[in-house]
Amino acid sequence: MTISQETFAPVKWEGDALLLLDQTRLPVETIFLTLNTPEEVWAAIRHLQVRGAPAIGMAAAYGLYLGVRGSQAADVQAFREELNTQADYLATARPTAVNLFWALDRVKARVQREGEQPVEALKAAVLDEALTIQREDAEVCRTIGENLLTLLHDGMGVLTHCNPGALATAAYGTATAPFYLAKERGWNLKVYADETRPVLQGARLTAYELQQAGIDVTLICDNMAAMVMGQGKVQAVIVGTDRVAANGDVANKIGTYGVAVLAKAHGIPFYVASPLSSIDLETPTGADIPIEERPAEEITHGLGKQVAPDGIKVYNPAFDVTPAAYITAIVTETGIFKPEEIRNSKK
Ligand SMILES: CSC[C@@H](O)[C@@H](O)C(=O)COP(=O)(O)O
Repeated sequence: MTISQETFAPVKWEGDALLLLDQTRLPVETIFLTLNTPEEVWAAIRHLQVRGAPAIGMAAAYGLYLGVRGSQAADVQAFREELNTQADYLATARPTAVNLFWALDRVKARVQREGEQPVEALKAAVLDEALTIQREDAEVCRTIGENLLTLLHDGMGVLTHCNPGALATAAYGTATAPFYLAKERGWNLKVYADETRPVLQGARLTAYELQQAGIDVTLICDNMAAMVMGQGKVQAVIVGTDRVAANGDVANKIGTYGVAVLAKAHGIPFYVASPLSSIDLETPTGADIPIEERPAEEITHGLGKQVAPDGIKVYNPAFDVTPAAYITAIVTETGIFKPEEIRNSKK
């Protein structure tokens, strides 16, 4: 793996390598990692150098190509077995964002559809599918943004949590897409970004990317959300998601559930921006979504500084599940759905 300094973009296929903007270094340093192996991609996903559900899926699809591009498989069957092995490996990088599994399955399905092609043609199809996933994600995010914009109006205050932004997708973000589109239309939305403990995706990433785009963004600590809502500064909450279950329960960054409860208590609509790739109809309810637990050091040594006693017991779930009852609507590229109607989004 080599490291270089370049411009802003989370995932790029360039020449014959995957370039990832190292999100653990933002907002202080803009550093691109050049990845050449699936092991490097796996580690970048695990260690949050690339993160956010759609970006994880995109990176994994390219990782799959990196894993099979040197294949010496004698025939199509042997190539498919190699592909499956690499996909199974990449699927272990993180458990919660269903986009990871969706993207790997999509690449495998493409190879299946290609049928009896020469192995070199199948390799090209793997790369083409990864590029297509990335290209489509930008269109999907823009459409989600347009759908969300129909629920907002000029001058509104909107609170968001974690980073469901351009840094988590091919472009625009999901929950942040209406902020970019509103700016294009000359609207002035006032965005409140929760800092998002423990690893501060809101402070390091959302505040950074919206500020760079010239969007009116105010950073608050997570425990200020209630007060900001109580003061009437916020008229809508929009968050992203890592997985929507079939009953409309939504897994997203830890702290999202609390924000949803606060929004309901204040009569503020709570919207979830979700590409269809994050909707998992195979998972019946939120209780069935696997929740990642991350190392204790993320809490005890926040950003490298010790802030808790040695040996303290720590519980560090990276995501929580917001019950469908707290969600006003789930906004996808195919429309706006009540959580209990989410099955219709894929029809
Ligand atoms: C459009 S990204 C939506 C979610 O993936 C995002 O809100 C989130 O929870 C990201 O968590 P992370 O742990 O940073 O990968």
